[in-house]
Amino acid sequence: MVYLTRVEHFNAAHKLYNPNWTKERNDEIFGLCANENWHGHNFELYITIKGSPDPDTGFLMDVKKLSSIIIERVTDKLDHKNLNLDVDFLQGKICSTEVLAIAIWQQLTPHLPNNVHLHRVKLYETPRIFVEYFGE
Ligand SMILES: Nc1nc2c(c(=O)[nH]1)N=C([C@H](O)[C@H](O)COP(=O)(O)OP(=O)(O)OP(=O)(O)O)CN2
Repeated sequence: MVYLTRVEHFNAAHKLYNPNWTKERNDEIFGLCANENWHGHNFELYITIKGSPDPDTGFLMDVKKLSSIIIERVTDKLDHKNLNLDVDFLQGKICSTEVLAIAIWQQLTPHLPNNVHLHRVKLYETPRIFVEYFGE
């Protein structure tokens, strides 16, 4: 079993906001990230797949093809967007890094070749905050 990682990035705006709560409750839980405080992040996305390399190519998968899938299915939909308003697969969700990582997993898995498996979605919201999701 080998693990192959491709790094992509996107810039996006969001706020942390639960529409079922009052403004005060959103302020209390999400602080500076809530209510009128739209703000942006430079997200760094690490996608790791796993499997066995093909004996003829030495590749688990052509990493350029993996990059194209990530760009088409994920980063083109997120880059320079408002995560709360503009992204079909985030509608109705709270745009935390955790929720975003899980949603990215769900976006990617149906589009990977049969011989590879998604192992990890690692998403940096800032250089000091990141989430890892392993699909369970
Ligand atoms: N569990 C989570 N907690 C927080 C999340 C999250 O997605 N999951 N997100 C945020 C905010 O989006 C916030 O904007 C984080 O940015 P920032 O405060 O700038 O982050 P840093 O800690 O890296 O910056 P410092 O300058 O070191 O404060 C908050 N919580």
